[in-house]
This record gives sequence, C-alpha cells and structure tokens, in this order.
Amino acid sequence: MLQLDEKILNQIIKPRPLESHKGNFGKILTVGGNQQYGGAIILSTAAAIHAGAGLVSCATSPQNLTALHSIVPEAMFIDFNNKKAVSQAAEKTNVIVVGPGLGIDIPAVNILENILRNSRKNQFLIIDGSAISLLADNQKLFKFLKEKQVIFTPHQMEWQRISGIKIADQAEDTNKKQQQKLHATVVLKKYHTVIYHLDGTSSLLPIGGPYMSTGGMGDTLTGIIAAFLGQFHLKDYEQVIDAAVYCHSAIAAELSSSHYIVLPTDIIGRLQEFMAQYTNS
Ligand SMILES: NC(=O)C1=CN([C@@H]2O[C@H](COP(=O)(O)OP(=O)(O)OC[C@H]3O[C@@H](n4cnc5c(N)ncnc54)[C@H](OP(=O)(O)O)[C@@H]3O)[C@@H](O)[C@H]2O)[C@@H](O)CC1
Ligand SMILES: Nc1ncnc2c1ncn2[C@@H]1O[C@H](COP(=O)(O)OP(=O)(O)O)[C@@H](O)[C@H]1O
Ligand SMILES: [Mg+2]
Repeated sequence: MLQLDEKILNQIIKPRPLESHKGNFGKILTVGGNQQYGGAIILSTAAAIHAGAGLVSCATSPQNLTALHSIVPEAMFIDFNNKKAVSQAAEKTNVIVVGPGLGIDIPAVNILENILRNSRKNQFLIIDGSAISLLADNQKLFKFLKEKQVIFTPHQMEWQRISGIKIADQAEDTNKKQQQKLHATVVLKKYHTVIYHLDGTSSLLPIGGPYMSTGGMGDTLTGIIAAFLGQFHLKDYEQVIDAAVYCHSAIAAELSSSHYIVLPTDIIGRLQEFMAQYTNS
C-alpha cells in the first residue's frame, strides 16, 4: 500500500494557465441538504469553491437558499425538488457530488435516481453520506453506475452498509475485493483513511486525527475532491483524489497545533492560502 506524503500535493497542485477562465476549472453540481441537514451540502459547496472550482451549483432544499448565499454567494442555487432543473444541471457538469445531508426518505431516493439517470460516462460522480446508505437499500439503482467514473466516500458504517463487511472485519483484502466488485474508487474514511483504486492499488493517509471528529468533516472532503477533479486534469485521476484527501487532513493537522479541535469551516477558510504554497513547482 502506498503511503501518501506531501509530495502528492506538489505533483497535483499547479499554477493556473494564464489563458483560462472559470469554465476551465470545473463545473460542479452538489446535491443534498434536506430540511434537517442543510449544513452538510453548504459545507460541501463552500469547500468546492474555496478549493478552486470554477463554477459551482448547489441543488438543495429551498429552505437552505438564504444560508447558502450568505455563506457562499459564489454558488448558484437549484431547488432539488425541481426534477427538470436538476437533470439539466446534471447533464452540464464535470463533477457531481451527491449525498451530503440528502436524507434517506422517499423524496431523497427520487432525487438520487434522477441524478444517477442523468449523469454521463465522462463525468465524475462522488457518492457520499445518505446517497451511500440509499444505494445500499435500493440495489436497483446500481445499474445507473455502470461504466461511470464513480467515487464512493464512506465512513466505516456506510462502508458496512454498501459492502456488507462488518466494521470489525474491514481488513485490506476483504475491502479490496468488495471495492473491485463495485468498479469504483472507494475512499474509506477513518483514522488513517485508505483509498482503494480501480487498478487494485491503494493509498494510505498517514495524517489526520481525532481533532477532525466533528460533524460535517466528511461533507467538506467531498467538495475538496470535486474541486480537485474539476481543475487538475490528469489521466490518472485517482492521484488527484489522493491529493484532495491528503490536502483536507494536512490542513487539519497544521491547524491542530494551535486548535484543540479543527472545524470543517476552519479547513474551508484555510484552503486558498494552503494551496498557494504548492504552486511554485
Ligand atoms: N451539519 C449537517 O448538516 C450534517 C449532516 N450530516 C449528514 O447526515 C447524514 C447522515 O450521516 P451520519 O454519518 O451522521 O449518520 P449515519 O450514516 O447513520 O452514520 C452514523 C452511524 O454510524 C456509526 N458509525 C460507526 N463507525 C463510524 C464512523 N467511522 N464514522 C461515523 N459513524 C460511524 C455511528 O455510530 P455511533 O456514533 O453511534 O457510535 C452511527 O450509528 C448524511 O447525509 C450526512 O452527510 C452529517 O455529516 C453531520 C453534519
Ligand atoms: N479520529 C480521526 N482520525 C482521523 N480522521 C478522522 C477522525 N475522525 C474523523 N476523521 C475524518 O473526518 C471525516 C469524517 O467523515 P464523515 O464521518 O463522513 O463526517 P460527516 O458525515 O459528519 O461530514 C473523514 O475524513 C475522517 O477521516
Ligand atoms: Mg459523511
């Protein structure tokens, strides 16, 4: 297993070409945030914007509109109940994040199905939180993932739900077997996160710690992964995912020297300065 270190950031984060515009740095659609969990999709959206995504639209409950715009006016809003608007937005984006705070009720299943139906092969589909739990309970939805570039970002219980492997039995070989069956990249989040790649290799994240154990921390990671995939165009895109995962925890580790706990919003607020350190190579 490859042990990630700071080199991954030097490899992936590059200065921007002078002749460029917002359309070159990723069109992202984030989908989630019901009445109860609006914060989750706002964190994902804000993280994507602060990590450099060119254009970000957020499909969420209309109840989150004012909060979303007061936190990130850079984000565009779509009512996630408007099926046509959501499917049109899904077709136009490079990267879709679905699941943070989506919930697991019937409307949530319908929103997820609409997104999966309307996503395309050349897009990246980051499936997190509630969307993982929903897929585990609605196996018929898996057919929409065939031949797509899917990235699952489960915590250990979500991985148990989707893989069938109990947390106590989640060892490298067993995890890899199930991940390969899914034909997707799996970012298994925990103390020392492991990223299982499509080609059977895996990367270990040796940094990060319990100062990151705050609700919304994984939601924030989805936005960083989306922004990295949207703007750093490498054929081997799984290295880009490794870099995003490393960046998230590296910022937290750095802040933890002066903060007892690190909040998701602290990480979001530090992203721009942190990434600037890696643009000289
Ligand atoms: N501000 C917001 O809007 C926020 C909204 N959020 C959104 O809420 C939705 C539900 O997501 P969720 O993760 O909160 O709940 P769920 O999927 O039921 O998992 C929790 C269960 O799994 C267990 N567990 C075992 N191992 C674990 C591990 N390593 N990491 C974590 N849990 C572990 C755990 O065990 P216990 O805590 O009881 O020991 C518990 O029984 C989702 O859409 C998410 O995006 C949140 O992000 C919070 C901030
Ligand atoms: N003790 C820990 N050590 C290292 N990383 C942690 C620890 N606790 C939480 N994290 C990180 O925080 C994030 C939690 O993700 P998740 O459980 O999905 O949060 P949420 O759904 O509340 O946003 C993951 O990136 C995980 O690796
Ligand atoms: Mg989560």
